[in-house]
Amino acid sequence: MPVKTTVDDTGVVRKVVLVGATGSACVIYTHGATITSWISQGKERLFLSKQAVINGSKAIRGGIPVVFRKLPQHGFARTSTWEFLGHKDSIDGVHARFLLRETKETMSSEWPYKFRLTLTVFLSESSLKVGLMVTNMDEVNIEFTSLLHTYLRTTNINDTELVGLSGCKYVDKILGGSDNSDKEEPLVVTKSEDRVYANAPDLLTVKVKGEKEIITVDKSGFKDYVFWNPWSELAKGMSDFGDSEYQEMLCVEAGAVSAPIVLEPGKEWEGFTTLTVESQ
Ligand SMILES: O=P(O)(O)OC[C@H]1O[C@H](O)[C@H](O)[C@@H](O)[C@@H]1O
Repeated sequence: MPVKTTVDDTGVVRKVVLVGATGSACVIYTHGATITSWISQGKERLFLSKQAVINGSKAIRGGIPVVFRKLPQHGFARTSTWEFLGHKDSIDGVHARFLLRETKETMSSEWPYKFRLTLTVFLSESSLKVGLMVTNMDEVNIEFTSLLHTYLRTTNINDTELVGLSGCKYVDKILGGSDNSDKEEPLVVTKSEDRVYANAPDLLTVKVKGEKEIITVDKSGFKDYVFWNPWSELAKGMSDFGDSEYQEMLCVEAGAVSAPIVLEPGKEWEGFTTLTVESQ
């Protein structure tokens, strides 16, 4: 499978494009190791804002940014330059790996630990599997929270249903309170939503009325899901997000946020999210 890289004039890889044999493709920027595009069955499946800033000055609005360490908001991984470690072909698809280690800046921050983050992107005909491995390279325990902040594209949010969270408890970050639970099945967004589902079921499905294909979202390692759509009011306050783009996206984010992960020296932790296009 071909892999194309774009290198800047200092020799640093800035962009990696994975191209699958059946027309599937995926674009990853080393800025944040952010996956900005995933084409499967001839259609773009990830949302990327038309106003996203991709010059390295801020986190990319859309795709799959890597959230690591929640403070400050969403942490340094999504704004750091990751190293492209290379790719490997297999019968089913292609893997690419990216690495981030501590820097002088992180060592002098409020999170001064030695670590390795390895992001693995596996593209196959109908799936995109993303894995984040955290290795504690320090001599003390490290604690972190993390999310694969997945922006899924939809043609129309009003016709979009998220199935799989019925009866699950969530913390509503807008209204507060931890005792909310989904009654309706499926979940349809009609206002600004920012929900944390702790210990959520792994397998969710996104359906758009009238469309033959569905997207399944699966996770392992990560215990939680965060569900987010800014809706119209919040959208207006975001400089890197169009006023009406909330109609074209929903974030379904596999994460470890309800309780931080504690990792002993020398140990590894890994979490995955897998997106798959299926016919219904
Ligand atoms: O604007 P950002 O830092 O990218 O965050 C965008 C959103 O991400 C998550 O889903 C959080 O739950 C939200 O509270 C936050 O507003």
